[in-house]
Amino acid sequence: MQPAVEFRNICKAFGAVQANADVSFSIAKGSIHGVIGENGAGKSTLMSILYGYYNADSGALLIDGQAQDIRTSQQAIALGIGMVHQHFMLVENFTVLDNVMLGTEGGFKLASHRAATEAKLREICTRYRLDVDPLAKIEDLSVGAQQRVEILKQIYRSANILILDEPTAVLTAQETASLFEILRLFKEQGKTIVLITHKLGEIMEITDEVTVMRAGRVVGAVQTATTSKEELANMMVGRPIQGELPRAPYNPGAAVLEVSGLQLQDAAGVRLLADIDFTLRAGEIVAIAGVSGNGQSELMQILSGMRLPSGGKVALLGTELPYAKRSDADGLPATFRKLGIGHVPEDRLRDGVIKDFSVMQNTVFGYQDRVCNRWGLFDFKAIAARCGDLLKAFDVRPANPDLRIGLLSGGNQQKVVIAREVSAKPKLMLVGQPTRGVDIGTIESIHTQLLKMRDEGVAILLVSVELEEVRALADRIIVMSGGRITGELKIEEFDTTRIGLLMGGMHKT
Ligand SMILES: Nc1ncnc2c1ncn2[C@@H]1O[C@H](COP(=O)(O)OP(=O)(O)OP(=O)(O)O)[C@@H](O)[C@H]1O
Repeated sequence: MQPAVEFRNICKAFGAVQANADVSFSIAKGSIHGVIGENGAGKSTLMSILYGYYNADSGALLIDGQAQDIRTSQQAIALGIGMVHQHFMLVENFTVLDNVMLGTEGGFKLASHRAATEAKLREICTRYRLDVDPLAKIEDLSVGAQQRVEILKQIYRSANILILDEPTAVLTAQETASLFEILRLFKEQGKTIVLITHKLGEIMEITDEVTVMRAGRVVGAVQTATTSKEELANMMVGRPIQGELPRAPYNPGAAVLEVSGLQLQDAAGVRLLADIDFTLRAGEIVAIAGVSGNGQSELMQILSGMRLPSGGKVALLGTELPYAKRSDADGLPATFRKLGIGHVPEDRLRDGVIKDFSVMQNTVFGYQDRVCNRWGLFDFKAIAARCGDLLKAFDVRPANPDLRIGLLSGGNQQKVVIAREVSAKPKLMLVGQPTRGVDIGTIESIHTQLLKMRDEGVAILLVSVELEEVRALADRIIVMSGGRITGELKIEEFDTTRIGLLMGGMHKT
Protein backbone atom coordinates (compact mmCIF):
# COMPACT_ATOMS: atom_id res chain seq x y z
CA MET A 1 0.00 0.00 0.00
CA GLN A 2 1.12 3.57 -0.73
CA PRO A 3 2.37 5.30 2.41
CA ALA A 4 0.19 8.22 3.51
CA VAL A 5 3.26 10.43 3.83
CA GLU A 6 6.78 10.09 2.57
CA PHE A 7 9.61 12.47 3.44
CA ARG A 8 12.52 12.29 1.00
CA ASN A 9 15.81 13.95 1.93
CA ILE A 10 14.17 16.93 3.62
CA CYS A 11 16.59 19.69 4.67
CA LYS A 12 15.74 22.88 6.52
CA ALA A 13 18.09 25.36 8.15
CA PHE A 14 17.41 28.40 10.30
CA GLY A 15 20.58 30.45 9.98
CA ALA A 16 23.37 28.28 11.33
CA VAL A 17 20.98 25.73 12.84
CA GLN A 18 20.30 22.72 10.63
CA ALA A 19 16.86 21.85 12.01
CA ASN A 20 16.27 19.01 9.52
CA ALA A 21 19.14 17.28 7.74
CA ASP A 22 18.38 14.81 4.98
CA VAL A 23 15.29 13.41 6.66
CA SER A 24 13.75 10.42 4.89
CA PHE A 25 11.03 8.10 6.18
CA SER A 26 7.49 6.98 5.39
CA ILE A 27 4.29 6.86 7.39
CA ALA A 28 2.00 3.94 6.56
CA LYS A 29 -1.62 4.70 5.82
CA GLY A 30 -3.98 3.77 8.65
CA SER A 31 -1.19 3.67 11.22
CA ILE A 32 -0.22 5.61 14.32
CA HIS A 33 3.34 6.74 13.78
CA GLY A 34 5.39 8.12 16.66
CA VAL A 35 8.11 10.71 16.15
CA ILE A 36 10.45 11.10 19.10
CA GLY A 37 13.68 12.91 19.82
CA GLU A 38 15.34 15.28 22.21
CA ASN A 39 14.26 18.91 22.49
CA GLY A 40 15.45 20.68 19.40
CA ALA A 41 15.86 17.44 17.41
CA GLY A 42 13.73 18.91 14.62
CA LYS A 43 10.38 17.15 15.10
CA SER A 44 8.19 20.26 15.11
CA THR A 45 10.08 21.73 12.16
CA LEU A 46 9.45 18.60 10.11
CA MET A 47 5.76 18.62 10.98
CA SER A 48 5.54 22.32 10.17
CA ILE A 49 6.94 21.50 6.73
CA LEU A 50 4.30 18.81 6.28
CA TYR A 51 1.63 21.28 7.37
CA GLY A 52 2.87 24.00 4.99
CA TYR A 53 3.92 26.36 7.75
CA TYR A 54 7.58 26.17 6.75
CA ASN A 55 8.99 25.35 3.33
CA ALA A 56 11.86 22.87 3.11
CA ASP A 57 15.14 24.12 1.65
CA SER A 58 15.39 20.90 -0.36
CA GLY A 59 13.92 17.42 -0.56
CA ALA A 60 10.53 16.08 -1.52
CA LEU A 61 7.25 15.38 0.20
CA LEU A 62 4.84 12.74 -1.09
CA ILE A 63 1.23 12.47 0.02
CA ASP A 64 -0.47 9.22 -1.02
CA GLY A 65 2.38 8.61 -3.44
CA GLN A 66 2.08 11.97 -5.19
CA ALA A 67 4.85 14.57 -4.89
CA GLN A 68 3.35 17.73 -3.39
CA ASP A 69 4.77 21.19 -3.04
CA ILE A 70 2.93 22.31 0.07
CA ARG A 71 3.56 26.04 0.46
CA THR A 72 0.72 27.03 2.80
CA SER A 73 -1.40 25.48 5.52
CA GLN A 74 -4.45 25.94 3.29
CA GLN A 75 -2.82 23.65 0.74
CA ALA A 76 -2.05 21.12 3.48
CA ILE A 77 -5.65 21.24 4.70
CA ALA A 78 -6.90 20.76 1.12
CA LEU A 79 -4.72 17.63 0.95
CA GLY A 80 -6.41 16.27 4.07
CA ILE A 81 -3.64 17.11 6.53
CA GLY A 82 -4.69 18.41 9.94
CA MET A 83 -2.60 19.58 12.86
CA VAL A 84 -3.38 19.88 16.54
CA HIS A 85 -0.86 22.32 17.97
CA GLN A 86 0.55 22.39 21.48
CA HIS A 87 -1.08 25.76 21.96
CA PHE A 88 -4.65 25.69 20.78
CA MET A 89 -5.76 27.98 18.00
CA LEU A 90 -9.23 28.70 19.34
CA VAL A 91 -11.12 31.94 19.93
CA GLU A 92 -11.91 31.81 23.63
CA ASN A 93 -15.20 33.69 23.69
CA PHE A 94 -16.64 31.93 20.64
CA THR A 95 -18.62 28.73 20.72
CA VAL A 96 -17.26 25.43 19.45
CA LEU A 97 -19.51 25.78 16.39
CA ASP A 98 -18.24 29.29 15.58
CA ASN A 99 -14.65 28.14 15.98
CA VAL A 100 -15.20 25.28 13.57
CA MET A 101 -16.92 27.56 11.06
CA LEU A 102 -14.23 30.24 11.30
CA GLY A 103 -11.97 30.10 8.30
CA THR A 104 -14.13 27.62 6.39
CA GLU A 105 -15.95 28.78 3.34
CA GLY A 106 -19.72 29.05 3.47
CA GLY A 107 -22.00 31.56 5.13
CA PHE A 108 -20.86 32.05 8.68
CA LYS A 109 -24.12 33.81 9.43
CA LEU A 110 -26.59 31.78 7.39
CA ALA A 111 -28.89 30.06 9.86
CA SER A 112 -29.42 27.02 7.65
CA HIS A 113 -25.68 26.55 7.22
CA ARG A 114 -25.13 26.88 10.95
CA ALA A 115 -27.81 24.30 11.67
CA ALA A 116 -26.33 21.88 9.13
CA THR A 117 -22.82 22.36 10.56
CA GLU A 118 -24.07 21.85 14.10
CA ALA A 119 -25.79 18.61 13.06
CA LYS A 120 -22.64 17.40 11.35
CA LEU A 121 -20.56 18.21 14.42
CA ARG A 122 -22.96 16.27 16.63
CA GLU A 123 -22.71 13.33 14.26
CA ILE A 124 -18.88 13.44 14.35
CA CYS A 125 -18.91 13.72 18.13
CA THR A 126 -21.05 10.59 18.39
CA ARG A 127 -18.97 8.65 15.85
CA TYR A 128 -15.65 9.50 17.51
CA ARG A 129 -16.99 9.66 21.09
CA LEU A 130 -15.71 13.21 21.36
CA ASP A 131 -17.94 14.45 24.18
CA VAL A 132 -18.09 18.10 23.13
CA ASP A 133 -21.16 20.33 23.00
CA PRO A 134 -21.04 22.36 19.76
CA LEU A 135 -22.80 25.25 21.47
CA ALA A 136 -20.45 25.47 24.47
CA LYS A 137 -18.12 28.46 24.72
CA ILE A 138 -14.41 27.62 24.51
CA GLU A 139 -13.57 29.56 27.68
CA ASP A 140 -15.91 27.32 29.68
CA LEU A 141 -14.20 24.13 28.54
CA SER A 142 -11.39 22.20 30.24
CA VAL A 143 -8.05 21.87 28.50
CA GLY A 144 -8.90 18.31 27.48
CA ALA A 145 -12.23 19.39 25.98
CA GLN A 146 -10.54 22.25 24.08
CA GLN A 147 -8.20 19.73 22.58
CA ARG A 148 -11.17 17.62 21.51
CA VAL A 149 -12.55 20.73 19.80
CA GLU A 150 -9.30 21.00 17.84
CA ILE A 151 -9.66 17.36 16.80
CA LEU A 152 -13.31 17.89 15.94
CA LYS A 153 -12.30 20.86 13.78
CA GLN A 154 -9.81 18.70 11.88
CA ILE A 155 -12.27 15.85 11.36
CA TYR A 156 -14.90 18.33 10.16
CA ARG A 157 -12.38 19.58 7.60
CA SER A 158 -11.97 15.95 6.45
CA ALA A 159 -8.44 15.45 7.69
CA ASN A 160 -7.11 12.02 6.78
CA ILE A 161 -3.70 12.63 8.28
CA LEU A 162 -3.71 14.09 11.76
CA ILE A 163 -0.55 15.48 13.32
CA LEU A 164 -0.55 15.84 17.10
CA ASP A 165 2.35 17.75 18.67
CA GLU A 166 2.75 16.66 22.29
CA PRO A 167 -0.99 16.36 22.81
CA THR A 168 -0.82 14.86 26.29
CA ALA A 169 1.53 17.41 27.88
CA VAL A 170 -1.45 19.28 29.31
CA LEU A 171 -3.82 16.38 29.89
CA THR A 172 -4.71 14.39 32.98
CA ALA A 173 -4.26 10.62 32.91
CA GLN A 174 -7.98 10.18 32.30
CA GLU A 175 -8.05 12.73 29.48
CA THR A 176 -5.06 11.00 27.90
CA ALA A 177 -6.88 7.67 28.01
CA SER A 178 -9.90 9.16 26.28
CA LEU A 179 -7.72 10.89 23.67
CA PHE A 180 -6.10 7.55 22.87
CA GLU A 181 -9.50 5.96 22.44
CA ILE A 182 -10.37 8.67 19.92
CA LEU A 183 -7.08 8.10 18.09
CA ARG A 184 -7.74 4.37 17.90
CA LEU A 185 -11.18 5.03 16.39
CA PHE A 186 -9.54 7.41 13.93
CA LYS A 187 -7.13 4.68 12.93
CA GLU A 188 -9.92 2.11 12.58
CA GLN A 189 -11.45 4.41 9.96
CA GLY A 190 -8.27 4.04 7.90
CA LYS A 191 -6.89 7.42 8.86
CA THR A 192 -3.28 8.16 9.71
CA ILE A 193 -1.90 9.74 12.87
CA VAL A 194 1.50 11.26 13.51
CA LEU A 195 2.17 11.58 17.21
CA ILE A 196 5.01 13.64 18.65
CA THR A 197 5.56 12.93 22.32
CA HIS A 198 8.30 12.77 24.92
CA LYS A 199 6.47 10.10 26.87
CA LEU A 200 7.85 6.74 25.86
CA GLY A 201 5.08 4.91 27.72
CA GLU A 202 2.61 6.48 25.30
CA ILE A 203 4.72 5.52 22.32
CA MET A 204 4.74 1.91 23.51
CA GLU A 205 1.02 1.97 24.22
CA ILE A 206 -0.42 3.43 21.07
CA THR A 207 1.95 3.62 18.11
CA ASP A 208 2.63 1.07 15.38
CA GLU A 209 5.96 2.47 14.26
CA VAL A 210 8.43 4.98 15.65
CA THR A 211 10.93 7.27 14.00
CA VAL A 212 13.71 8.61 16.21
CA MET A 213 15.36 11.96 15.43
CA ARG A 214 18.53 13.46 16.82
CA ALA A 215 20.14 16.78 15.84
CA GLY A 216 17.93 17.13 12.76
CA ARG A 217 18.55 13.60 11.45
CA VAL A 218 16.69 10.32 11.55
CA VAL A 219 18.73 8.01 13.78
CA GLY A 220 16.33 5.10 14.04
CA ALA A 221 13.09 3.64 12.75
CA VAL A 222 11.46 0.69 14.45
CA GLN A 223 8.23 -1.27 14.73
CA THR A 224 6.89 -0.53 18.19
CA ALA A 225 6.19 -4.20 18.88
CA THR A 226 9.87 -5.03 18.46
CA THR A 227 11.34 -2.35 20.73
CA SER A 228 11.33 -1.22 24.36
CA LYS A 229 11.31 2.06 26.25
CA GLU A 230 14.97 1.55 27.17
CA GLU A 231 16.02 0.98 23.57
CA LEU A 232 14.11 4.06 22.41
CA ALA A 233 15.60 6.20 25.18
CA ASN A 234 19.04 5.03 24.21
CA MET A 235 18.48 5.85 20.54
CA MET A 236 17.10 9.28 21.37
CA VAL A 237 19.72 10.45 23.77
CA GLY A 238 22.68 8.42 22.53
CA ARG A 239 23.35 7.01 26.00
CA PRO A 240 21.41 4.88 28.46
CA ILE A 241 19.09 6.75 30.82
CA GLN A 242 19.62 6.01 34.51
CA GLY A 243 16.71 4.58 36.44
CA GLU A 244 16.54 6.09 39.88
CA LEU A 245 18.75 9.09 40.58
CA PRO A 246 21.04 9.08 43.60
CA ARG A 247 20.17 11.32 46.52
CA ALA A 248 21.56 11.90 49.99
CA PRO A 249 19.59 10.44 52.93
CA TYR A 250 16.55 12.44 54.00
CA ASN A 251 17.76 14.81 56.67
CA PRO A 252 15.54 17.89 56.80
CA GLY A 253 16.77 21.01 58.59
CA ALA A 254 15.02 24.09 59.94
CA ALA A 255 11.61 25.22 58.72
CA VAL A 256 11.99 27.43 55.64
CA LEU A 257 8.37 27.90 54.63
CA GLU A 258 5.45 27.85 57.02
CA VAL A 259 1.98 28.19 55.58
CA SER A 260 -0.89 28.45 58.02
CA GLY A 261 -4.60 28.88 57.43
CA LEU A 262 -4.07 30.15 53.91
CA GLN A 263 -7.26 31.18 52.12
CA LEU A 264 -8.04 32.48 48.67
CA GLN A 265 -11.31 33.63 47.21
CA ASP A 266 -11.80 35.07 43.77
CA ALA A 267 -13.67 38.31 43.00
CA ALA A 268 -16.96 36.44 42.88
CA GLY A 269 -16.35 34.99 46.34
CA VAL A 270 -15.58 31.47 45.08
CA ARG A 271 -13.17 29.63 47.39
CA LEU A 272 -10.03 28.64 45.51
CA LEU A 273 -7.92 27.72 48.52
CA ALA A 274 -9.18 26.76 51.96
CA ASP A 275 -7.23 26.23 55.18
CA ILE A 276 -3.89 25.35 53.65
CA ASP A 277 -1.40 24.39 56.36
CA PHE A 278 2.02 22.90 55.86
CA THR A 279 5.69 23.37 56.66
CA LEU A 280 8.59 22.89 54.30
CA ARG A 281 12.08 22.38 55.69
CA ALA A 282 15.57 22.97 54.39
CA GLY A 283 16.87 20.02 52.41
CA GLU A 284 13.55 18.48 51.51
CA ILE A 285 11.37 18.31 48.44
CA VAL A 286 7.67 18.41 49.09
CA ALA A 287 5.52 17.67 46.09
CA ILE A 288 1.99 18.86 45.70
CA ALA A 289 0.17 16.27 43.66
CA GLY A 290 -3.27 16.72 42.21
CA VAL A 291 -5.24 17.02 39.03
CA SER A 292 -4.52 20.45 37.60
CA GLY A 293 -7.07 23.08 38.52
CA ASN A 294 -7.38 22.08 42.17
CA GLY A 295 -5.64 25.07 43.69
CA GLN A 296 -2.00 24.15 43.13
CA SER A 297 -1.43 26.99 40.62
CA GLU A 298 -3.05 29.53 42.94
CA LEU A 299 -0.89 28.36 45.83
CA MET A 300 2.28 28.82 43.75
CA GLN A 301 1.09 32.24 42.62
CA ILE A 302 0.62 33.34 46.23
CA LEU A 303 3.96 31.96 47.39
CA SER A 304 5.80 33.67 44.53
CA GLY A 305 4.09 37.01 45.13
CA MET A 306 2.06 36.98 41.92
CA ARG A 307 -1.22 36.95 43.81
CA LEU A 308 -2.43 38.11 47.23
CA PRO A 309 -4.03 35.67 49.66
CA SER A 310 -7.44 36.43 51.14
CA GLY A 311 -6.36 35.23 54.57
CA GLY A 312 -3.84 33.23 56.57
CA LYS A 313 -0.11 33.56 57.01
CA VAL A 314 3.03 32.62 55.14
CA ALA A 315 6.43 32.83 56.78
CA LEU A 316 9.86 32.46 55.19
CA LEU A 317 12.61 31.53 57.65
CA GLY A 318 10.43 32.68 60.53
CA THR A 319 9.51 36.08 59.06
CA GLU A 320 6.08 36.75 57.66
CA LEU A 321 6.00 37.49 53.93
CA PRO A 322 5.10 41.14 53.31
CA TYR A 323 1.87 40.78 51.35
CA ALA A 324 0.52 43.98 52.86
CA LYS A 325 3.38 46.09 51.49
CA ARG A 326 1.98 46.45 48.01
CA SER A 327 3.53 49.87 47.46
CA ASP A 328 6.97 48.34 47.03
CA ALA A 329 8.24 49.80 43.76
CA ASP A 330 9.68 46.48 42.64
CA GLY A 331 6.38 44.65 42.99
CA LEU A 332 5.89 41.61 45.16
CA PRO A 333 7.48 38.97 42.92
CA ALA A 334 10.73 40.96 42.82
CA THR A 335 10.60 41.50 46.58
CA PHE A 336 10.05 37.79 47.15
CA ARG A 337 12.97 36.94 44.85
CA LYS A 338 15.22 39.22 46.87
CA LEU A 339 14.10 37.41 50.01
CA GLY A 340 15.36 34.18 48.48
CA ILE A 341 12.36 32.66 46.76
CA GLY A 342 13.15 31.20 43.33
CA HIS A 343 10.29 30.37 41.00
CA VAL A 344 10.05 28.16 37.93
CA PRO A 345 6.51 29.00 36.77
CA GLU A 346 4.15 26.36 35.44
CA ASP A 347 3.40 28.30 32.30
CA ARG A 348 6.84 29.18 31.00
CA LEU A 349 5.59 31.13 28.00
CA ARG A 350 3.30 33.33 30.07
CA ASP A 351 5.34 33.80 33.23
CA GLY A 352 8.77 32.29 32.74
CA VAL A 353 10.29 34.01 29.73
CA ILE A 354 9.83 37.09 27.60
CA LYS A 355 9.55 35.51 24.19
CA ASP A 356 10.85 38.40 22.12
CA PHE A 357 13.90 38.97 24.31
CA SER A 358 17.20 37.23 23.79
CA VAL A 359 18.29 34.15 25.68
CA MET A 360 20.86 36.30 27.50
CA GLN A 361 18.29 38.89 28.58
CA ASN A 362 16.08 36.08 29.81
CA THR A 363 18.86 34.75 32.02
CA VAL A 364 18.81 37.98 34.04
CA PHE A 365 15.07 38.63 33.94
CA GLY A 366 13.94 39.14 37.56
CA TYR A 367 17.50 39.38 38.89
CA GLN A 368 18.60 42.60 37.22
CA ASP A 369 19.89 44.01 40.49
CA ARG A 370 22.48 41.24 40.70
CA VAL A 371 24.16 42.03 37.42
CA CYS A 372 24.92 45.71 37.92
CA ASN A 373 28.34 47.18 38.49
CA ARG A 374 29.15 49.50 41.38
CA TRP A 375 27.68 52.46 39.51
CA GLY A 376 24.34 50.71 39.22
CA LEU A 377 24.70 50.10 35.49
CA PHE A 378 24.37 46.75 33.74
CA ASP A 379 27.68 44.96 33.62
CA PHE A 380 27.27 43.51 30.12
CA LYS A 381 30.56 41.68 30.16
CA ALA A 382 29.63 39.89 33.37
CA ILE A 383 26.12 39.15 32.03
CA ALA A 384 27.56 37.61 28.85
CA ALA A 385 30.10 35.54 30.77
CA ARG A 386 27.46 34.32 33.22
CA CYS A 387 25.07 33.50 30.39
CA GLY A 388 27.77 31.54 28.57
CA ASP A 389 28.43 29.51 31.71
CA LEU A 390 24.74 28.80 32.26
CA LEU A 391 24.11 27.71 28.67
CA LYS A 392 27.00 25.30 28.98
CA ALA A 393 26.14 23.98 32.43
CA PHE A 394 22.49 23.41 31.52
CA ASP A 395 23.23 22.19 27.99
CA VAL A 396 20.99 24.70 26.23
CA ARG A 397 20.92 24.04 22.48
CA PRO A 398 21.81 26.00 20.46
CA ALA A 399 24.04 27.75 22.99
CA ASN A 400 23.48 31.11 21.31
CA PRO A 401 22.95 33.92 23.86
CA ASP A 402 21.69 36.36 21.21
CA LEU A 403 18.89 34.20 19.83
CA ARG A 404 15.32 35.29 20.62
CA ILE A 405 14.23 32.81 23.27
CA GLY A 406 10.93 32.24 21.47
CA LEU A 407 12.92 30.52 18.72
CA LEU A 408 14.34 27.89 21.06
CA SER A 409 12.47 24.61 21.34
CA GLY A 410 10.20 24.36 24.38
CA GLY A 411 12.54 22.14 26.35
CA ASN A 412 15.46 24.45 25.78
CA GLN A 413 13.44 27.45 26.93
CA GLN A 414 12.70 25.49 30.10
CA LYS A 415 16.40 24.83 30.62
CA VAL A 416 17.05 28.60 30.49
CA VAL A 417 14.37 29.28 33.12
CA ILE A 418 15.71 26.55 35.41
CA ALA A 419 19.28 27.77 34.90
CA ARG A 420 18.27 31.32 35.86
CA GLU A 421 16.42 30.27 39.01
CA VAL A 422 18.95 27.67 40.19
CA SER A 423 21.87 30.04 39.70
CA ALA A 424 20.16 32.69 41.84
CA LYS A 425 20.76 30.34 44.80
CA PRO A 426 17.36 30.65 46.47
CA LYS A 427 16.52 29.37 49.93
CA LEU A 428 13.09 28.30 48.81
CA MET A 429 12.53 27.06 45.29
CA LEU A 430 9.01 26.90 43.86
CA VAL A 431 8.87 24.62 40.87
CA GLY A 432 5.76 24.22 38.73
CA GLN A 433 5.60 21.38 36.18
CA PRO A 434 9.36 21.58 35.58
CA THR A 435 9.55 18.97 32.86
CA ARG A 436 6.42 19.66 30.81
CA GLY A 437 7.34 19.17 27.15
CA VAL A 438 10.90 18.27 28.10
CA ASP A 439 12.78 15.27 26.68
CA ILE A 440 13.90 12.38 28.86
CA GLY A 441 17.59 13.25 28.80
CA THR A 442 16.76 16.77 29.95
CA ILE A 443 14.29 15.50 32.55
CA GLU A 444 17.17 13.54 34.01
CA SER A 445 19.38 16.62 34.12
CA ILE A 446 16.63 18.85 35.61
CA HIS A 447 15.87 16.21 38.24
CA THR A 448 19.57 15.91 39.03
CA GLN A 449 19.77 19.68 39.52
CA LEU A 450 16.76 19.75 41.83
CA LEU A 451 18.06 16.84 43.93
CA LYS A 452 21.44 18.55 44.17
CA MET A 453 19.77 21.72 45.46
CA ARG A 454 17.87 19.65 48.01
CA ASP A 455 21.07 17.94 49.13
CA GLU A 456 22.64 21.40 49.54
CA GLY A 457 19.84 22.42 51.90
CA VAL A 458 17.38 24.28 49.69
CA ALA A 459 13.69 23.78 50.48
CA ILE A 460 11.84 22.82 47.31
CA LEU A 461 8.12 22.89 46.69
CA LEU A 462 7.23 20.99 43.56
CA VAL A 463 3.89 21.07 41.80
CA SER A 464 3.54 18.32 39.27
CA VAL A 465 0.71 16.42 37.66
CA GLU A 466 3.19 13.69 36.70
CA LEU A 467 3.17 11.07 39.42
CA GLU A 468 6.38 9.57 38.03
CA GLU A 469 8.05 12.91 38.63
CA VAL A 470 6.64 13.17 42.13
CA ARG A 471 7.95 9.71 42.89
CA ALA A 472 11.40 10.51 41.48
CA LEU A 473 11.86 13.70 43.51
CA ALA A 474 9.67 14.02 46.56
CA ASP A 475 10.47 13.29 50.19
CA ARG A 476 6.88 14.01 51.16
CA ILE A 477 3.74 14.29 49.08
CA ILE A 478 0.82 16.57 49.79
CA VAL A 479 -2.33 15.90 47.77
CA MET A 480 -4.75 18.71 46.93
CA SER A 481 -8.29 18.51 45.72
CA GLY A 482 -10.87 21.28 45.41
CA GLY A 483 -8.51 23.87 46.94
CA ARG A 484 -7.89 21.82 50.09
CA ILE A 485 -5.18 19.49 51.29
CA THR A 486 -6.76 16.05 51.32
CA GLY A 487 -3.80 14.07 52.57
CA GLU A 488 -0.07 13.71 53.07
CA LEU A 489 2.23 10.76 52.49
CA LYS A 490 5.90 10.02 53.02
CA ILE A 491 7.68 8.85 49.89
CA GLU A 492 7.95 5.32 51.39
CA GLU A 493 4.15 5.26 51.44
CA PHE A 494 3.87 6.11 47.74
CA ASP A 495 0.82 4.36 46.41
CA THR A 496 -0.86 5.48 43.20
CA THR A 497 -4.28 4.16 44.23
CA ARG A 498 -4.23 6.03 47.52
CA ILE A 499 -2.94 9.21 45.85
CA GLY A 500 -5.60 8.83 43.18
CA LEU A 501 -8.34 8.61 45.82
CA LEU A 502 -6.98 11.69 47.60
CA MET A 503 -6.80 13.53 44.29
CA GLY A 504 -10.42 12.67 43.76
CA GLY A 505 -11.28 14.43 46.99
CA MET A 506 -11.42 11.51 49.41
CA HIS A 507 -10.89 13.13 52.76
CA LYS A 508 -7.89 13.32 55.05
CA THR A 509 -6.83 9.97 56.43
N1 LIG B 1 11.88 29.92 13.34
C1 LIG B 1 13.05 29.49 13.80
N2 LIG B 1 14.15 30.27 13.77
C2 LIG B 1 15.34 29.84 14.24
N3 LIG B 1 15.56 28.62 14.74
C3 LIG B 1 14.51 27.78 14.81
C4 LIG B 1 13.20 28.16 14.35
N4 LIG B 1 12.36 27.13 14.56
C5 LIG B 1 13.11 26.14 15.10
N5 LIG B 1 14.40 26.51 15.24
C6 LIG B 1 15.52 25.69 15.74
O1 LIG B 1 15.52 24.47 15.03
C7 LIG B 1 15.86 23.37 15.87
C8 LIG B 1 14.77 22.33 15.80
O2 LIG B 1 13.64 22.80 16.52
P1 LIG B 1 12.27 22.01 16.65
O3 LIG B 1 11.29 22.93 17.32
O4 LIG B 1 11.90 21.45 15.33
O5 LIG B 1 12.67 20.84 17.64
P2 LIG B 1 11.75 19.77 18.37
O6 LIG B 1 12.37 18.45 18.12
O7 LIG B 1 10.34 19.91 17.94
O8 LIG B 1 11.93 20.19 19.89
P3 LIG B 1 10.92 20.12 21.17
O9 LIG B 1 10.82 18.69 21.56
O10 LIG B 1 11.63 20.90 22.24
O11 LIG B 1 9.61 20.74 20.77
C9 LIG B 1 16.07 23.96 17.26
O12 LIG B 1 17.45 24.14 17.44
C10 LIG B 1 15.34 25.29 17.21
O13 LIG B 1 15.92 26.21 18.09
